[in-house]
Amino acid sequence: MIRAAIKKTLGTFELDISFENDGGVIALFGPSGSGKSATIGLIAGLTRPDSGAILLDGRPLVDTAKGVFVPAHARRIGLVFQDAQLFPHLSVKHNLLFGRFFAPKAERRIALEPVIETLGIGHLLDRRPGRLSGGEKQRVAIGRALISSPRLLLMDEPLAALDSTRKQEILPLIERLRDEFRIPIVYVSHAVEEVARLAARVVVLAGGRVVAAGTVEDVFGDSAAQAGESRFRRASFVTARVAGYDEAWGLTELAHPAGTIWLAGRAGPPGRDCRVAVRAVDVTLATARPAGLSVRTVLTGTIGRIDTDDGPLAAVTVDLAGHGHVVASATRKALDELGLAPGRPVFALIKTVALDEQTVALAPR
Ligand SMILES: Nc1ncnc2c1ncn2[C@@H]1O[C@H](COP(=O)(O)OP(=O)(O)OP(=O)(O)O)[C@@H](O)[C@H]1O
Repeated sequence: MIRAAIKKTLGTFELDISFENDGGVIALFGPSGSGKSATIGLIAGLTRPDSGAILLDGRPLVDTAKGVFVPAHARRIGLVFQDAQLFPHLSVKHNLLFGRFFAPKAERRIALEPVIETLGIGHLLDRRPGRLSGGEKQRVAIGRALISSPRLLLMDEPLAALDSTRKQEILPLIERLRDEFRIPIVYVSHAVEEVARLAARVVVLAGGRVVAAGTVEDVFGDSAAQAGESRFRRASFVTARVAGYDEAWGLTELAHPAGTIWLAGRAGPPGRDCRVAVRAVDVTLATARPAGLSVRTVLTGTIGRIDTDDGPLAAVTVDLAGHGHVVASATRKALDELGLAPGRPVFALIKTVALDEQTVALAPR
């Protein structure tokens, strides 16, 4: 459990934020310069707040009112940055063991072997960092942080320097840290898809303030949270339960109160909740249930809000029947002609080809 309410002035920038999380992964999301790394530095103890407190499991890491400041090395917090920051003169094995140095013997919950096995770095142990690829370095950095048996892991854009293939390799490893090692994680990113895949809760920062906070579904279901994103990158996330897999057609059926969602390929075991990323440009709106269309996924809902600017396009947030939201991109002209406005019932159509295994992740439990 982390709870933070802090203020810090850095030059002309003023950070003034508060958030809390019960466990699992909480994401700090926001544009460049919004204060994400500054927040990480305060939690890690690399900087001191001007005022406020940060509590981890009820104990203060810092509390300016009580004069408490636990130094960084005594906080038992693991750090993983964009660049792995390994010690160049130490082998992989000794880089890993360096992490253990920080864990008092009685608190060494995490052993070397399972970490090496989980991260798939057994064959690298004798190498020095200079002879590792970017993805391999990052695995070792994650391993080093894990082996310190941290009470909390801070990950600041850990995948930002990697290509998309490496990202896809490392994302499941971070999911395993979350699910198997059960380490609470504060995860900084401005990649919507990473945040959606890993985090249960999101805090959106802008200009040093919290502008939105809540579940991934709620925060990204509100088109305002992605106001800076191009229309091609906007996405919303729908949580639905795997109902079955159609072997004959190779499709997964996901059950949601608003309707059945079809996805190409396999999503997960029946009964498990999945989170599906739906790009706003792949959603079509209709005022009547369509007939004679190839689209298989038809979800019922009500228009929650419409965001427009001076341009020709609008972002429409549809509140789905049951729970969750889906955001659709549409032209202002179409909305006008169809008379679509907040409060109107609507059908959200999603092409099955827009959804496949790449767009779905098992929802954090
Ligand atoms: N030591 C400092 N002195 C003065 N200004 C600082 C200092 N550290 C950070 N800032 C400023 O604080 C603001 C927030 O920076 P921060 O690194 O937290 O942003 P960020 O959200 O992590 O951005 P990015 O995604 O680009 O890493 C920026 O305007 C930055 O220039």
